Amino acid sequence: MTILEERWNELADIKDELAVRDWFMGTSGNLAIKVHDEPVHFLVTASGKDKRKRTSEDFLLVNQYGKPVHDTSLKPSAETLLHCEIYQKTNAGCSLHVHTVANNVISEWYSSEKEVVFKGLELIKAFDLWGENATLKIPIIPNHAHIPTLASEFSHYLQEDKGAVLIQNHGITVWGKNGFEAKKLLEAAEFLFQYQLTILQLENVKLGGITL
Ligand SMILES: CSCCC(=O)C(=O)COP(=O)(O)O
Ligand SMILES: [Zn+2]
Repeated sequence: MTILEERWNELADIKDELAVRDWFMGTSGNLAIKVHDEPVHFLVTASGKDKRKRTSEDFLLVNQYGKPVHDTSLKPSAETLLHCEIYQKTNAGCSLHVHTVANNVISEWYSSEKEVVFKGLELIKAFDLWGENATLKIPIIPNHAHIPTLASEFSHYLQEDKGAVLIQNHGITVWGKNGFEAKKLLEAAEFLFQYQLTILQLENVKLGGITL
């Protein structure tokens, strides 16, 4: 099997797993996996597809600028430029972007703070934060409609080879050294968002805001 086929299958398997979680509502989301360094070539999901289906046209190979490497009628994801920034600025091998209700609500609720902070929760260890007082801060950036502007703002948060950024009322993008790590970070982040939503709801109940 060629490296291209290996990476294709790896990304297709991740896509299937995320689809089972229903994380591609309304054709949202996009995924990428690096195939080649110097020059950077990566597979990215084709734009606008139903990502719950597995087909031979799910991905296309693009270069460091997000342009198709081969002649194709497929269009790279509208958000390919964010994946380009990841592979240009870090050594990450895989990047995943999904829209969920939890990540959208959290990104809106904490938007004025420009980050959401998690402390004292076991799952922040997924981000390699092991100390007792360790803190995970996930930045929240505005949802610029102009993708080059969005990619440029997103790029400021690409200081490490793994991480996560929330885009306000849009979704989350995570990156890691390979598909396994990127998926682990995505699952951990979504767990933390769901936890935080539950806490916010229960605090509201305690304050008498909601009658059950
Ligand atoms: C229908 S969701 C709006 C576009 C988006 O945010 C997304 O993640 C999917 O776009 P793509 O071009 O990658 O299909
Ligand atoms: Zn999106």
